[in-house]
Amino acid sequence: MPAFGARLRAAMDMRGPLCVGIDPHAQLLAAWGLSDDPAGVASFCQIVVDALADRVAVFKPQSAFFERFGSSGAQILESTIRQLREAGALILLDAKRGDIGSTVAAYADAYLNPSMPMYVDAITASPFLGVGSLAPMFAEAHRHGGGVFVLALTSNKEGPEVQHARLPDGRTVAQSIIDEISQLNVGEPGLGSIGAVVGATIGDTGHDLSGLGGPILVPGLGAQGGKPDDLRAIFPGNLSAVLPSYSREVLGAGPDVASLRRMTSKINDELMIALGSPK
Ligand SMILES: O=C(O)c1cc(=O)[nH]c(=O)n1[C@@H]1O[C@H](COP(=O)(O)O)[C@@H](O)[C@H]1O
Repeated sequence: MPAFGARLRAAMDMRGPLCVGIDPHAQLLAAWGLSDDPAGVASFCQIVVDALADRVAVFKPQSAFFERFGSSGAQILESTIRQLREAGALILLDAKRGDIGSTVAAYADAYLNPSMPMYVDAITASPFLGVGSLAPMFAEAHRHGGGVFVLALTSNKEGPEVQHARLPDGRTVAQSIIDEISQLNVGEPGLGSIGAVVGATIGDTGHDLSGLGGPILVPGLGAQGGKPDDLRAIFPGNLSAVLPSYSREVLGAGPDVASLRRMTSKINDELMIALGSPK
């Protein structure tokens, strides 16, 4: 399997930079005329697959909305992932996993080992136990051409209290995470496979992402207030590495298949102008 960074670059160049988050909120299910139960979530996902699987580069299912329904939710997630991958899309599972290294190894096996049922192309990870504790995930990702996106500067208002705290050497916690990710991508040709998560809502924080080498997952667009034009200001030196992610803004156009397609194509067009990316 080619490296995740190379696969991501090819998918974004072919289908546009947009990552669509699959977040079946109770409110969205209601708005789509669906029940807030496994049958409703299954119908929701089937509509997303039918409408968008063949035209969106990356899907980011949010694990929480499937975990709500226990084993039924897990089955729906597995089947959705399989169908989306069969249609040529990449799957970035938003699970924000993190723990001591020996447990992280089990998470890595669950999500980044191609022989496991919940196998995906990439996952999100939390570095609260130290970026080093995620080493088994990075190793598994490299072994199988997978990717890991590590939280660095999140889109929520509570994030800065921890992420902007200073280390003894003067760097912020977020900058030290970014720097550790940069080290993991050294020597990768093209886009690296270990990415950072940086919200579109963070404003001008003075963090230096220029040496990251890997992709930047950017949530916080649309429903949380971030706009495509904000990307130029936040990521002036990294625009080609930006993977912009929208959940509610895109899904709010459903359940009509044509409206979902129109919305993704409109957002992809806006993003390509803002990022200056090809397609
Ligand atoms: O890792 C994420 O995707 C993420 C990081 C972050 O800083 N902020 C953030 O909103 N997210 C996720 O991105 C999605 C945002 O959804 P919308 O606000 O509906 O586009 C949710 O699934 C969040 O869990």
